[in-house]
Amino acid sequence: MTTSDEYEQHVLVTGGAGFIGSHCLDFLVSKYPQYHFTCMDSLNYASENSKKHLQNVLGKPNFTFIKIDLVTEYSALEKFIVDDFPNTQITHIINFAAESCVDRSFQNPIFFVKNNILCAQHLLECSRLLLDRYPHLHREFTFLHISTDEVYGEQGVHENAKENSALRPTNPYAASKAATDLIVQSYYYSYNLPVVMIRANNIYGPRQHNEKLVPMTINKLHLFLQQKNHDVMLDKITIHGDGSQKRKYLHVYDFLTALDLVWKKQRKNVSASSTPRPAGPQVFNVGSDDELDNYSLVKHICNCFFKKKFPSRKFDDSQFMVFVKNRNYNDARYSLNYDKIKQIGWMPQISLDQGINELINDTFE
Ligand SMILES: NC(=O)c1ccc[n+]([C@@H]2O[C@H](COP(=O)([O-])OP(=O)(O)OC[C@H]3O[C@@H](n4cnc5c(N)ncnc54)[C@H](O)[C@@H]3O)[C@@H](O)[C@H]2O)c1
Ligand SMILES: O=c1ccn([C@@H]2O[C@H](COP(=O)(O)OP(=O)(O)O[C@H]3O[C@H](CO)[C@@H](O)[C@H](O)[C@H]3O)[C@@H](O)[C@H]2O)c(=O)[nH]1
Repeated sequence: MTTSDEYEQHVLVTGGAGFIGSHCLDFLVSKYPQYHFTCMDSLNYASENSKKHLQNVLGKPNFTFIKIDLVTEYSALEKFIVDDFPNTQITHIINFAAESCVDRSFQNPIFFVKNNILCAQHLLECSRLLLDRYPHLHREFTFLHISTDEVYGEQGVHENAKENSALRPTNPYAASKAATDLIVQSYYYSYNLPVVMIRANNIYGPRQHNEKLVPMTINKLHLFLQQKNHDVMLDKITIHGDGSQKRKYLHVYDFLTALDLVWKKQRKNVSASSTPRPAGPQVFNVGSDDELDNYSLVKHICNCFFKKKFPSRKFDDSQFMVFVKNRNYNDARYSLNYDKIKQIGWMPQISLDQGINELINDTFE
């Protein structure tokens, strides 16, 4: 742990050993060598490969990793953020920590609600205590919370949720995220905590856990290649229900440029004494226009995969898929209006086609 003033800012990234958090650290640690980054993560099943996820940043002078459960180890967290402030000097928190899998949340709703809400609220509480003790930090401190499009619930064919749309979650994971958003909002009104939230579409890219649709599909295609006989796929790609549910897909690198922009804007806002306090906590939807139903997405991935591996052979995609029991409730469609972030200069750059092909190529290296 750094105890000196050699860094301009000290940033805490929670859940940073997971899929998106680890990419975020790769990006920020190298982009801001003048800032120090501490990653806190409990290393659950999704980050069991943490050494691999964090291999680009472990060993960098401006990076420290701490294994901690933000829910069960609150005292240690408070000591780190509040009591040890003279050493740790954390003035920015980026919170990714959460259980992220909708399927698992149906089996374990109480754990999801407790874990996801308390990860955020423990961080908020430490932030409140810190600013109480050091009021001058109000001109510097930022709290960026990562939320999801799922908090708005499903959208009709031509609907797009705006930042001020009602929160209508339909599954335990989404409800835990929506409840957290409201708690984050309450710290803005009650304690003047400078919070900002990002709500994003489905994010995909390297390091995502194999339980999610995109990596599950690519992984099963690789297992098929390893079979001795290629007549029948032994472990088929599972499609929930009829595969008609639609999602919009955003590449993780596009998500990071959005995060960087929002974070920069928030840092500027809190330090500019003349900036009027916004009427509510800042929320930014981070969306994409690459929309596909689950069946078409799996079919597309199969086609890209086989084009690369067996360019001259014809495969019938349907032999690789099996339709299984649907989720208890499966939102028909998520769609975000993301005009607000477009207005500050962000647009996604990586098409789903490009992103999927790169992901497939990576898995062959
Ligand atoms: N992946 C997506 O499509 C997507 C889209 C929008 C928002 N999000 C949000 O982004 C965040 C990161 O998602 P991800 O896909 O990288 O998930 P992930 O499951 O890969 O990573 C989450 C990380 O949080 C950590 N964590 C969970 N509970 C913790 C606790 N009690 N204490 C400390 N660490 C804890 C886990 O160990 C894991 O490393 C989540 O908040 C998720 O809700 C994800
Ligand atoms: O084996 C599978 C797995 C998933 N699905 C379906 O594929 C879609 C996408 O599922 P999944 O990849 O698990 O992602 P989501 O449930 O959409 O949730 C992701 O995207 C959300 C943003 O929309 C984030 O908040 C979550 O953390 C992240 O896991 C859903 O309709 C699932 O029912 C299948 O058909 N078969």
